[in-house]
Amino acid sequence: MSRTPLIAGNWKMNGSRAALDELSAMVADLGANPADGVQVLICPPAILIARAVELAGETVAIGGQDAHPKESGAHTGDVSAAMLKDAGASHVILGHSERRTDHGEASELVARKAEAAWASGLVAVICIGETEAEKNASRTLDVLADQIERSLPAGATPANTVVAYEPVWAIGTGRTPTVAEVGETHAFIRGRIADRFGAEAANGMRILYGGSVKASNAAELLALGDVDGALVGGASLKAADFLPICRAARG
Ligand SMILES: O=C[C@H](O)COP(=O)(O)O
Repeated sequence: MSRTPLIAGNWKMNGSRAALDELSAMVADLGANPADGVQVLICPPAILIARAVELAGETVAIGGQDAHPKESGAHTGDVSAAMLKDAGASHVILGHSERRTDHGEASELVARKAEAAWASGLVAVICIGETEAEKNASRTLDVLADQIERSLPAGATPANTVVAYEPVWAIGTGRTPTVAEVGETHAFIRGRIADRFGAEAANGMRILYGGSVKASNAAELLALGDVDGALVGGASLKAADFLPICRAARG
C-alpha cells in the first residue's frame, strides 16, 4: 500500500498573528509550485487556528497541538477536539513529549484524547519516543512498545491515526539518530502496529520521524521505506526552512 507522505509543522508555543505571514508564504509557494503527492500540515498555537484555516485554504491542512478528552465543560485553559474541529482543524498532535513532561500526561490520557479526536472527526498524530536516559539504558524498543500499546486506542486505523516517532533527546538539539537507527526503529514500530492492529493497518499507517529535522537532513530520512514524513518543530516556523523539507518528501 502506498502511503501519502505527511510533513507536519509543530509551531509549539511560538507564533503570533504576524507570524501567520509565514503560513501565507508557504501556501503561496505550494500553490504555485506544488509538492506533488505530499500532504502538508501546520499546527499553530490554538489561538491562531481559526485565522490559519482561512489563510491555508485547501493547500495546507491545519491542526491543533493538544485536545482535552472531554467535549466541553469546566476545564479552564483547555481546548477540546470538538472546538478544534469547529475552528476548521483536521488533525491534532497528541502525546507530544513536551505535553508528557510539562503536563505529566500518561499514555492512558493520550489514548483517551485520541478517542475524543476521532469522535470529532480529527486525525490523531500520536507521539512516542524515548528519553536520552532510556536510550542509554538500551530501553528504546521497550519504551516504544509500551507507548504503542497504551497510547494508541483500539480502533486506530490509517485513516484516523498517524504515529510520530520523536526521540526526546533529538528534539530541538540538532542531534538525530543515524539514518540506519531511524530505519530500524521505524521498522520496529511498524511491526508493533502490525501486532496490535493487523498487517493491513500497519501497511497503511503513516509513521513520521521528528527531532531536529531540517532541510539538510530531510531527504536522507524521508528516503527510508518506513519513514512516511516528518514532524518538524523549529524548521517549520519559517517558509524558507519548511518548504525544502516538504519538497524533499516528494517520491
Ligand atoms: O514536534 C516537533 C518536534 O518536537 C521536533 O522539534 P524540532 O524539529 O525543533 O527538533
